[in-house]
Amino acid sequence: MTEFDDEDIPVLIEHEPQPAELPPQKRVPLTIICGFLGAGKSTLLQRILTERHGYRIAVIMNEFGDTADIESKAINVSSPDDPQATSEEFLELANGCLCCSIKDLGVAAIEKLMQRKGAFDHILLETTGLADPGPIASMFWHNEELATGLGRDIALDGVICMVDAVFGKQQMAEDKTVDGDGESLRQIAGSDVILLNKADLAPEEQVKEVEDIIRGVNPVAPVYRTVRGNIDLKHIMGIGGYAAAPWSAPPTHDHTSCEGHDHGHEHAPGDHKHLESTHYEMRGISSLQVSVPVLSQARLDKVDEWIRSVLWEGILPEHNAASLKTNGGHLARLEVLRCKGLFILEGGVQHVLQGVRSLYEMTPVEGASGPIGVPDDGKLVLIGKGLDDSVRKSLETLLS
Ligand SMILES: Nc1nc2c(ncn2[C@@H]2O[C@H](COP(=O)(O)OP(=O)(O)OP(=O)(O)O)[C@@H](O)[C@H]2O)c(=O)[nH]1
Repeated sequence: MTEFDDEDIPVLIEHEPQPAELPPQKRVPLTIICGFLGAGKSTLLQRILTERHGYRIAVIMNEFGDTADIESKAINVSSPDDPQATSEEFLELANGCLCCSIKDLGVAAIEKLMQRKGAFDHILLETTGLADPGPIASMFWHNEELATGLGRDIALDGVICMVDAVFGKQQMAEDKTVDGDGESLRQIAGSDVILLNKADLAPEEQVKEVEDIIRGVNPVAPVYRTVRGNIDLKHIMGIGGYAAAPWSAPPTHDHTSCEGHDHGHEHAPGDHKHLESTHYEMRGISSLQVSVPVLSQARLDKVDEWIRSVLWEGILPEHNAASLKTNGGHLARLEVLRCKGLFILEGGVQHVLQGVRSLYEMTPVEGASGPIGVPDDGKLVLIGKGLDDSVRKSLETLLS
């Protein structure tokens, strides 16, 4: 990828036919880009809007407050021929991308975009610097309203979070919004890929420290170190973060950035014992990973029941209404922000779990036993609040 100056202005030209980089599909994949304030989201988007990468991407910038003017200048969404053009105008850029700027994400804007379906391969949606991506991800992932309208045309591909390598740790420590745990951690928790940007500005130990915090909060998202958002788009688009495909988590973190560094923490496959669980906590947000042995259908039904109780009621199944009462209602409620799982049934059938907040789906995977065969055991990863030792013990009892 080539460098560009901040002053570079995307040139508006006739759209050129682009090579079909993405396989034809009914729905246009949508990627949500969230991130810490000033982490480099606009820089990444400007890169995408100006470089020749072969994808035709529709970029929606969802700005807020007083920064709107600065943002639109920086990203230059107004046409030189028509400086008065409203920010809801979609502009076709030299590299085949479309761009639009809207202050508040409106259904109308997405609908306008969908009218141009066929003119682009992918939608990138930028959220505000402090937006929790969970609600918007749920909206695009599974929404009855959308399913009869926009949802027909859009499929959520993934959530990308940009973290500032220089100020990331400080931002996480100081961010006390939303009952104390902070939106920045929720952003990390709810993302499928993390870009640790401004890696050029921080010493190695500092970058490593932020990276370790990120991996603790979200052990399943790959972390790529980037400079000025320089990332191969295949790592952030077409990732199938919500797909019901065989899921190979926890990943081995072989995450080589565009700069050629490998910062992975390797975990050899099979180096975990059954029911091994790992737990990490940062200011209330934590992750819990458990290996799941081969299950009978009846046991999978129990797991499903357990998930429903945790995701929908916010309590462990054993902490039913009666026990809550005897505890004076003091049991901490669970809040799962994201969960993923792979369950292997006796006979080899696999089920994939995907969940965002209270929405989840458990999907049998067809033809999952490919050339590499059926994995020895499954996995369950939960990211959220209140995932303490009692949750781990409850899972271990359920699964052993
Ligand atoms: N040195 C260096 N500077 C960067 C990098 N990425 C972005 N910047 C600069 O950091 C500043 C903030 O970047 P933006 O892209 O505006 O960040 P943002 O996340 O869009 O900011 P908000 O929308 O305000 O949250 C700009 O001056 C960028 O040029 C990087 O990797 N290295």
